[in-house]
Amino acid sequence: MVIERSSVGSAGCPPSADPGAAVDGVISASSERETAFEPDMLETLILLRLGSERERVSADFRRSREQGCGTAIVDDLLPTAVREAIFSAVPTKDLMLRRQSLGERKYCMAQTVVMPSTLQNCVKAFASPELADALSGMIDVGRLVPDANLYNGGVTVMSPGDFMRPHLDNSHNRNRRRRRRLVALYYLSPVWEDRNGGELRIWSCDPVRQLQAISFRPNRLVLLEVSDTAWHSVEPIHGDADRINLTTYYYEAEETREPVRLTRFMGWPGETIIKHVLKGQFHLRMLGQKVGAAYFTRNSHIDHAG
Ligand SMILES: O=C(O)CCC(=O)C(=O)O
Ligand SMILES: [Fe+2]
Repeated sequence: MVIERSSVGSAGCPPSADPGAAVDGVISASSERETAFEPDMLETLILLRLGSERERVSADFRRSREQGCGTAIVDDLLPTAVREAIFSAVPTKDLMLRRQSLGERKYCMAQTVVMPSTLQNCVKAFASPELADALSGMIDVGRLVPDANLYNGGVTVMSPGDFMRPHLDNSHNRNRRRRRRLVALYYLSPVWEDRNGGELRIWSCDPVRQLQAISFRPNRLVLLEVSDTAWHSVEPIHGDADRINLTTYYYEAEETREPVRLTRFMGWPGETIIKHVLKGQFHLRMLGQKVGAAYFTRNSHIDHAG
């Protein structure tokens, strides 16, 4: 069972007049008839918005990449009514997986099949090959492909007290065949102020130094490079609002199985002991992953058991 977030409007609401949203007329007409925004429609809206910012996004990503980590921001990604419909479809936290460790505290849901249709459609729209192509054309990281199985990223909810210490994302997809190259973070919460924290910060590692800070803003899309040096954190959440985002990974077109790096956390500046503990935990997990991989390679028949 999936409970809809009911207090923040629905797909049937007419859109508010977003300045500059050239597609409002289309949304207004179709939202009267539809209960869920279809993937094609969402994809078109995203492509239109990205297209309108193409040159700036390209330039921002190139400049930030030269400084250590490629990022670009697109604000007002979707008309307000659409963003609200997607937000309303985010399942409540009791239906999500709680991840709680020294490195991070958050709720997530990656299984598209259990999501309400509007949310599923949004996941599908972000995972469309056309969108991956459009992103490849805008930012210079080679050809990008989405995950055809839609098992990537998903919805993340961070509540007051939650955080992600500086980390590198897992280098690969679920079956460890493709390397992640870019992540799109679409911020869904309807209201946010700087005092709520939750900034996305980009770090260099040695020495630990902040390179960029990107505020959480409703309806903001952040494009972030995934690499062996793209350290980033989510600062602790304060107040009473949940920080909700939709995450989509894009992959290198060529298969590359090795080397796999699991998610790696480090401490914030000054956290000397925590940094050492996190480093130890990372190496133990890597060792476990290598032993596991070797076991499954040697015993490949167990995949076909039965
Ligand atoms: O939500 C964000 O801004 C970043 C989240 C993140 O880094 C992650 O889920 O690995
Ligand atoms: Fe991350």
